[in-house]
Amino acid sequence: MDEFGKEMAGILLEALGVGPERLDVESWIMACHYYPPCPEPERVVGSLEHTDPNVLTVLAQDDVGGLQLRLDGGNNDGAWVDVPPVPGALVVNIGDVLKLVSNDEYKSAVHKLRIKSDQDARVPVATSFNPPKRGDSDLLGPLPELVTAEKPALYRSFTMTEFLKFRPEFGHGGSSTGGFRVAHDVKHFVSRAVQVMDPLVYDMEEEIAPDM
Ligand SMILES: O=C(O)CCC(=O)C(=O)O
Ligand SMILES: [Fe+2]
Repeated sequence: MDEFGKEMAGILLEALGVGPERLDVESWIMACHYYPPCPEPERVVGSLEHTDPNVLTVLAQDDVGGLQLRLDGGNNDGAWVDVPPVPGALVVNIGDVLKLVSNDEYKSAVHKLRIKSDQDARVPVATSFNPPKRGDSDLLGPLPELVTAEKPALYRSFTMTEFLKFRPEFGHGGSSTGGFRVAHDVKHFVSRAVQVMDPLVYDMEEEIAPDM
C-alpha cells in the first residue's frame, strides 16, 4: 500500500515535469464509512462539503452511490454533480497537500456525500495517503520548479504541524488551503472577506429586525 501511494503521487508529479521524489507519501489510513439508509433520504445531510486534507484519497465506492463533486470553472461553475459508482473502478481525489505543493496545478476536489437510498446502507472504503509529518522546521510549499514570474507562489510555506492544526480549528467542512494563501489575488481576498462577513451581517439583521 505504501508503494501504491508513492507511485500514484509520483506519476502525478511527473505529469507536471517534476521529479516523483519531490513529494513523499509516507503513511496511509483506511477508513470504512457507514451511511445508514433512511426512509426520507432527501432530508438527511450525509457529510459536509470538504476537500481532503492529504496528498490524495483512493475511494472504493459501493454500488449505492451518493458521492457528489462541485464543479470548478466552466459554465456550470459551482454546480454539484453525482459521481456514480462504476463497478470495479476506484475514485482518486486530489487532496489539499498536492494542491498547495503543485501551486494549484492540481485542484483538490470539493465533495460531499448525500444519502441516496431508503433501503441500502452505503459502505465505501477511503484510503488517505499522507506526507511525512517531519519536524517543525521542515517546510512544505509550492515547489520552486512550479513557481514562475507569470505564476508566483500562491501559498506560503508551512509545516505539517501547522497544516494538521488548520482543520480542527476551522472544522471538517471546507478546505485546509485558505490559511496559507498569499495575497497576489485581491479578488480571492475580497470574496473570502464577504464569506466571513455574511453570517455576521445576517445575525445583525436578525437582531435589528427579527420579524423581517
Ligand atoms: O463516503 C464517501 O464516499 C466519501 C468519504 C470522504 O469524503 C472521505 O473519506 O474523505
Ligand atoms: Fe473526502
